[in-house]
Amino acid sequence: MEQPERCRQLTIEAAGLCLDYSHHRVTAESLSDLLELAREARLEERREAMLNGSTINTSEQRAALHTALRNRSQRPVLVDGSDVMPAIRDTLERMRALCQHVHSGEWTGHTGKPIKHIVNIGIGGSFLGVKTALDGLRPFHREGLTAHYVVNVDPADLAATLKVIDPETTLFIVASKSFSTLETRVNAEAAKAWMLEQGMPAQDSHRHFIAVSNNINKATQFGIAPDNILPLWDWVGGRYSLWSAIGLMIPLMTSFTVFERLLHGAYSMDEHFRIAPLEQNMPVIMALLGIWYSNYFGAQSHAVLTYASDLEAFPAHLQQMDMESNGKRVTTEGQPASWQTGPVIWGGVGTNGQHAYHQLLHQGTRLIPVDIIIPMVSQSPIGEQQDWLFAHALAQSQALAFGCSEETIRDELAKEGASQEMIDTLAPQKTIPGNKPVSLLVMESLTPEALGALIALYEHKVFVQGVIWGINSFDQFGVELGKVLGDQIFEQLNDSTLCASEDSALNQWIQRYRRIHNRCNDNR
Ligand SMILES: O=P(O)(O)OC[C@H]1O[C@H](O)[C@H](O)[C@@H](O)[C@@H]1O
Repeated sequence: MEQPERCRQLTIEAAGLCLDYSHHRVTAESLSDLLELAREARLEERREAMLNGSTINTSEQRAALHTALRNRSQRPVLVDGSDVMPAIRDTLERMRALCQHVHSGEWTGHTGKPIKHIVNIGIGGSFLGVKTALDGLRPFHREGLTAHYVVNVDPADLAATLKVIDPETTLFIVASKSFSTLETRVNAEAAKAWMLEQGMPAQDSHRHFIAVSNNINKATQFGIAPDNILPLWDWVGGRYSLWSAIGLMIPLMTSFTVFERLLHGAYSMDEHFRIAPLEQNMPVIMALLGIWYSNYFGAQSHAVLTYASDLEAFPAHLQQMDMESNGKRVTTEGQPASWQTGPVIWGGVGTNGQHAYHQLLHQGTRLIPVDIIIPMVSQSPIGEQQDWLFAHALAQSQALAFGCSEETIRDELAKEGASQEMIDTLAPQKTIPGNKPVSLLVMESLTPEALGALIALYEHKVFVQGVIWGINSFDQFGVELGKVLGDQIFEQLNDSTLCASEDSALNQWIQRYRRIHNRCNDNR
């Protein structure tokens, strides 16, 4: 490929986002080979199967239809022959009405005061996407409402929230697709007990607790009023659920219009993914680049650097979206995958990372492909700060791609009058080799539309990689064993008559834990 043409050819614009992948180790030939790989994996057919509601999550016999949640067209989406769009629209209308009720002040707590605090109790997909989207929309937050999240079973998490909320003006959203996740169940029970202690009459709990779940029975058993339960469906994977009522915090904390704009942005990316030819398809190209480094260069991780403080939570959301989806060792046919699958996803916010882990990106021994995400116009402008931010994002991209040669460093040291011995010792240490793969993902500004498109872009990237690796990106059996063991060990911690484990290390820790707790109890 002609170098002057390179940038033009290796740039894709879609749904308000621009991907510049000209700083990658690819040629026209390698790209064409990668595209061939996608075609061999029947990507176009698989894409169609996902979008049209086929049972692509074969291990759990479900569709994976998060795209239907943001389908802004009139096209029906069929699951087992019936259109899911009416139920989606109905739930959106219920969300809209609920938001209106809260925003107008008609929804009051048990003492008649309007809602001021909203607490999302949820974990994993019932937390990360919501937090990412809501933080990304910080300039659109409403005055007078504060968002809180209770996630971890660590009592410190709930305790910190209970310290700052007011029981008379707090609305809890218990967000759990299954309504059986330990952390959420325990936190929701503790929050309810606290509200009762604080004076909420039991018959008024409907003024303070709502739920979003696929398990209406369990939510009802917990004591949530049926009118306060918003549904989601088994074909919405937890890590893809922010577009459903699981994302209720988003319109509550902003406005329903903002939420619709977010959905619209995601829909625009879905349409691009659906229609664009593979070689011009942003998620497809990002997926292929990831495969190139994982499977041909042995890269173990992938860094996502957001040059937007409002996107600070995005890498954590991507960790679940990508690693829970593609952290698989067996194919959909049950055969061991003899190739690397999902990479370790990590990242953080720029410029903060430049003063921390970027050293390893520039001079470490590992190859780490990088995505730099940056809006050009700040939603919260102050002085020249956005110019500095953008300059540094571009500077990192330049430094990663081109580095600084040993020859240049040697010349500089010689000019400074360093001895030959000093030059020989220092020059290699100061050299920045460059040739590090970096994508620039740029948007005009972090609007709700751009944010929706960005999140959907990565969802589709993960899907494409899963197809090419031949794995099921929509189950997560690997997380189950820890839950079962956690339940067993919990029982053992609390009941000394239970049989000891065959693992002496485990026995030791259980006994030590009991001893410490007995001592604490004696001292009380
Ligand atoms: O929404 P919930 O059913 O409470 O699930 C919350 C999370 O927990 C599970 O363990 C899964 O690993 C996640 O995919 C899920 O998002």
